[in-house]
Amino acid sequence: MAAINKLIPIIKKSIETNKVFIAHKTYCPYCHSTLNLINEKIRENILKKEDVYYLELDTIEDGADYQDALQEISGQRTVPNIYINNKHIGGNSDLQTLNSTGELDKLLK
Ligand SMILES: N[C@@H](CCC(=O)N[C@@H](CS)C(=O)NCC(=O)O)C(=O)O
Repeated sequence: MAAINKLIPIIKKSIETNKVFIAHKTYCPYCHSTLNLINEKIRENILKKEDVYYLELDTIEDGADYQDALQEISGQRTVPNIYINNKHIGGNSDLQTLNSTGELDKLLK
C-alpha cells in the first residue's frame, strides 16, 4: 500500500498534464484496438503525438503497483484505462463508442 500511495500522485499528474493518458499492456487485444484508433487520430491530425502519454504496465518496473494505484484512482482495474482532458473515459469499448458517435474527435480537438 505504501508504494501505491506514492504512485497515486505521480499518475494523477500524468493524467492532468497530458491530453490523453493510456495505461495499457503489450499483449492485450483491447489495448491494441485503442492504440490503433489513437494512431489513426494522430495520422488524421486530430491529435498530436506528443499529447498522448502511454503507461505500459507489463514492461515497466512496478507495473503491478501502478495497476493497483490506477484502480484506486479510477475504480477500474482492466486495461486499457483511458483518460482524455483529465476525465476518465474507461476502457476500449468506451473509447470506440465515443468514436462512433463523433464525440471522440470533439474531445481531442
Ligand atoms: N471491456 C474492456 C475489456 C478490457 C480487458 O478485459 N482487458 C484485460 C486485458 S486484455 C484486462 O485488463 N485483464 C486484467 C489484467 O490484465 O490485469 C475494454 O473494452 O477495455
